[in-house]
Amino acid sequence: MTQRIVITGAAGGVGTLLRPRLARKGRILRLLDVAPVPDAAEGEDVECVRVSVTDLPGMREALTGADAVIHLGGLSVEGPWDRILDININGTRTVLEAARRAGVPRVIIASSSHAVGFHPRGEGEAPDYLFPRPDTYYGVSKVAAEALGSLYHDRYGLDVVCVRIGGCFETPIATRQLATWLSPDDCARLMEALIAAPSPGFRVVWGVSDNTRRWFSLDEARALGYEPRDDAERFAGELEGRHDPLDEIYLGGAFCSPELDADPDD
Ligand SMILES: NC(=O)C1=CN([C@@H]2O[C@H](COP(=O)(O)OP(=O)(O)OC[C@H]3O[C@@H](n4cnc5c(N)ncnc54)[C@H](O)[C@@H]3O)[C@@H](O)[C@H]2O)C=CC1
Ligand SMILES: O=C(O)[C@H]1OC(=O)[C@H](O)[C@@H](O)[C@@H]1O
Repeated sequence: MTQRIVITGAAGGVGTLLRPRLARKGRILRLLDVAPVPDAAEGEDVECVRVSVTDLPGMREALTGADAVIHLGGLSVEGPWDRILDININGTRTVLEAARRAGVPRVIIASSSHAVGFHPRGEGEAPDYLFPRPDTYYGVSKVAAEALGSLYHDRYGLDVVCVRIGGCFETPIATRQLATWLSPDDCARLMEALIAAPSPGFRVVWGVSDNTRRWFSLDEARALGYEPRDDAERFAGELEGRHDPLDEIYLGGAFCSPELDADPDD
């Protein structure tokens, strides 16, 4: 049986890193974005769909026949409230509703450390299921996405796993990411574990590599079968200076700056 995995926001940074890494024999990746997604390369089993995550009929069609959705699409940083509300919050509800109507049993949602960014750094690892304390409208949208995932699990029985991704880039790009980096290979390992885990129900896990300076728990992700292999520490020499003072104070670092207000009333 061919497995179909839909990736929303597939043209973005994380989607592009996952695309080659989630390719498997017997699996079709359906790559969905409002931006153009590069066409299938020779021998690549992908289908490219141009649709917005806010378009319910379009999403229902795009999700038909899928086994799981990895929902990455939307605004990935702070933005004006009306756009955050429409694209991230309404968009996530639309993805879940389309999954329900199309009979897709599992949705993996890209949440973020910014759902809990105003928690003080403190000592030790931030636990799984840390109570929401968003640092931006963007963070609020991730809290809302987790809440919607919870509702769609409890009300309709979908398996929904929300991944509070630290920072997923080819290599870490700031000192903070020595703690928060999720390597592309570990991101793919985590997604594979979440696709394969038997009946996870509703879960919230941290998406992070096994970094020496890690701030976040790996317990819940490991319980679902994730086995990270990377550690950002090998980049420490290059990143030591690229530091924001707020990194010492809050989990969300620079996202906690009042200067990030996307709707100043000037
Ligand atoms: N890259 C990271 O370190 C982290 C990413 N995340 C989350 O992971 C997801 C992916 O992040 P990135 O790839 O870095 O973001 P990105 O900004 O590179 O990509 C987002 C993609 O979503 C697409 N998109 C925007 N509006 C859309 C719509 N209405 N319908 C369909 N697609 C739409 C964009 O065209 C873009 O290709 C986001 O949800 C982000 O919030 C969370 C924590 C950290
Ligand atoms: O905090 C971080 O490093 C990351 O968190 C996120 O949620 C953002 O999508 C990403 O652009 C940031 O780089």
